[in-house]
Amino acid sequence: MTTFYIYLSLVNCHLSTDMRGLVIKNTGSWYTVRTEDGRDIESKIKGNFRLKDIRSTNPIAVGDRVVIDINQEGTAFISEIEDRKNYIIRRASNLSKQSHIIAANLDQAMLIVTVNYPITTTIFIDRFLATAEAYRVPVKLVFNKVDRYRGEDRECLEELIKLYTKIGYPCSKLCARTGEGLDELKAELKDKITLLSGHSGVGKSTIINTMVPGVNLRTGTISEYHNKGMHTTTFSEMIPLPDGGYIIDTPGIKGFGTIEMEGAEVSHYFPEIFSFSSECKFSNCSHRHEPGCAVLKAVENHRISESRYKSYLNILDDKEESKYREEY
Ligand SMILES: Nc1nc2c(ncn2[C@@H]2O[C@H](COP(=O)(O)OP(=O)(O)OP(=O)(O)O)[C@@H](O)[C@H]2O)c(=O)[nH]1
Ligand SMILES: [Zn+2]
Repeated sequence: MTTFYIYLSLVNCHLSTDMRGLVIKNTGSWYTVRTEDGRDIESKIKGNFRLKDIRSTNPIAVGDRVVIDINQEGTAFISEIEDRKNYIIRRASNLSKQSHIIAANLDQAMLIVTVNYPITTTIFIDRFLATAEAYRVPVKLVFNKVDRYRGEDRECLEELIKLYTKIGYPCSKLCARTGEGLDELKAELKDKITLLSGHSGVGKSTIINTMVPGVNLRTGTISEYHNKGMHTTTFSEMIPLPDGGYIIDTPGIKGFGTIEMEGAEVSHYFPEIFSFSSECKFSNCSHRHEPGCAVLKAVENHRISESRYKSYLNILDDKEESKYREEY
């Protein structure tokens, strides 16, 4: 019997183990991989790991599903990466062709909106939605601080919910302060990878801190060793939710990165505009001034909302002046 045990442990010493896992933290050169059996393994990339088609400063991002070889010390090498269903990027700089992958394999994005305190404009919402469409990430709108609204603010809230629900974006109300609506939100986050976005001050930290007791947001739990010489923008992590699923927390990044959109493409990312555009007289209609434009007609007839049309023009104008550089 004793001989048998010795033999087994010898075998264990000399074999590395292959494991599947999910990258939940990226600190530059190290990645934390959560394995299927629930362990967090510090991992590195083996050799020159290049991905086709993407000129990226980081070949692997949080949300990537990978295969790792665990070695005797308990760390690992990443040997394989699964194809991504989507990913969001940020350009290293305005002029740079190099981009940084913020996260991969998102199941959804949640935009936290406050109609006031602070104001979230429809242009901001629509740019976020259009970018999400381009990335093929489903979006939900969560209207927070509902306890604060009376009169005009309240009406505005109800109007926005009506508008976006009709277009097809699910909307919900939340009061993160009292916890009203939090159970519904929790249910929507369960077992999913979710990017949480929104202006500074809309209540993202409040939401995360309430849902994940003990989480130490944005204070950086990374060790000195991993942190050495690292530029902060290369760091991102997913926060595991107690009931399953992850929230992507990207310090310093308010939402999506920039995305390249061709002028003619912009209408594709406004579902209701796109659906009317098939009836335009000209196939290359910009929906600005052309005769026989079905989109313009729908705006006149209030079948497309003016605010949505304005946002569409706003993105288009930026495109034409090639300054669509802001990040969402
Ligand atoms: N009245 C009210 N206040 C809220 C609610 N949710 C959050 N707040 C308050 O709004 C302020 C900003 O909330 P944070 O959670 O720090 O906002 P944030 O989105 O994380 O902001 P950044 O960290 O700057 O990105 C805090 O004073 C919160 O207490 C709410 O539902 N109702
Ligand atoms: Zn048109």
